[in-house]
Amino acid sequence: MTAPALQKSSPVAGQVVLDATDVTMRFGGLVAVNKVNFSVNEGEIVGLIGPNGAGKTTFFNCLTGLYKPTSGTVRYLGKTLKPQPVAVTRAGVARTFQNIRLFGNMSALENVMVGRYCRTSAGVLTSILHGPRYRREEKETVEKSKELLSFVGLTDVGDHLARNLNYGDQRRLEIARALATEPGLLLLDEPTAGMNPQETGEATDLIFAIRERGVSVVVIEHDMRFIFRLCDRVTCLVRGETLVEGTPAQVQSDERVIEAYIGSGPTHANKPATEKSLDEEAGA
Ligand SMILES: Nc1ncnc2c1ncn2[C@@H]1O[C@H](COP(=O)(O)OP(=O)(O)OP(=O)(O)O)[C@@H](O)[C@H]1O
Repeated sequence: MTAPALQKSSPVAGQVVLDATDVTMRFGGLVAVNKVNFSVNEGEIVGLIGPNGAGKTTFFNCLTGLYKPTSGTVRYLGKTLKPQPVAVTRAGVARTFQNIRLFGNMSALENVMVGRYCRTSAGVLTSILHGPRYRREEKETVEKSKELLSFVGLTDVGDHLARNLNYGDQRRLEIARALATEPGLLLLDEPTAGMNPQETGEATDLIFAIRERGVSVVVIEHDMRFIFRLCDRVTCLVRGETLVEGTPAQVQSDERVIEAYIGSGPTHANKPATEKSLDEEAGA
C-alpha cells in the first residue's frame, strides 16, 4: 500500500458531529447495549474497545440504521438519523464491517463506484437511456473512484476482481468504497483484524490520512497498541455499558479496564497494553 505516511495531528475540538443519547438495544431478554451516550467531534478519531460480546458491533449497528435501537436517539450534525442504512449513508455516515462485505465478482474499481451511486442524481430512466447527464455523472464517478483507489494504495489493482485481492487489500477496498459515499464520519469495525504488524502500521497511516481529508473516524478494534496510538479519545464498553471514557493514556491505565479484560479471559491481543509496553515497543 502506498497511502501517505502522515503524522498524527493534534486533536481538533471541532463541533459535535455524532451525538448518541441513551442508546439501548435489547434482543429479547438480553440488553446488548444499555443507555450508551457517545459523541464524536469534528476531526476526531475515537476508539471503541471492550471484551468480546461487550456490545460494540451492536452499537455500530444502532448508529448506522442496521438496527432500530429499542430506545435512544442518534443525531448526526444535529439532525436525528432515521434508523435506515440508506438514510444514514446519505446523511454522511459510512461504515465498514467486521466481516468483509465486497462484491467479489466485481472489479475493485466497480466496488468503489457502487459507493458513489448514493451521491449521483441520474434516475433509473436517465441511466437506461444513457443520456448526457448519465454519461457526465458516470465519467465523474469513474474519476472519483480511481482517485479513491489511489488514495488507499490500490491504483494497480483497479481491474482485479475483488475476490482475488489479498486480505489487506480487500480491507482497504472496503474503506475506499465507504469513502466513495462522501461521508463526514466513517465507522470502522475491526479494520486491522487479521493484518500483520506492517499492514496494521499502514492502516494507521491511512486512517490519519482519512482524518486529514476532513472525515471523523470511530474505530472498533481489539489491537490495543493500534487503538492507543491512533485515537484522540477511547470509550470502553463492558456488558453493553460505558465503563470508561477518556484519552488513551487515561483508559489504558484505568484499573477497571484492565479488570474487565482479565475478567473476560483475555488473549494477548485482547489485553490492553500498558504505557510501559507501548514505550518499550517504540524503543523508548
Ligand atoms: N442479532 C442478535 N440477536 C441476539 N443477540 C445478539 C445479536 N447481535 C448481538 N447479540 C448479542 O449481543 C451481545 C453483544 O454482541 P456484539 O457482537 O455487539 O459484541 P462485540 O462487543 O461487538 O463483540 P466482539 O468483540 O466479539 O465482536 C452478545 O451477547 C451477542 O451475543
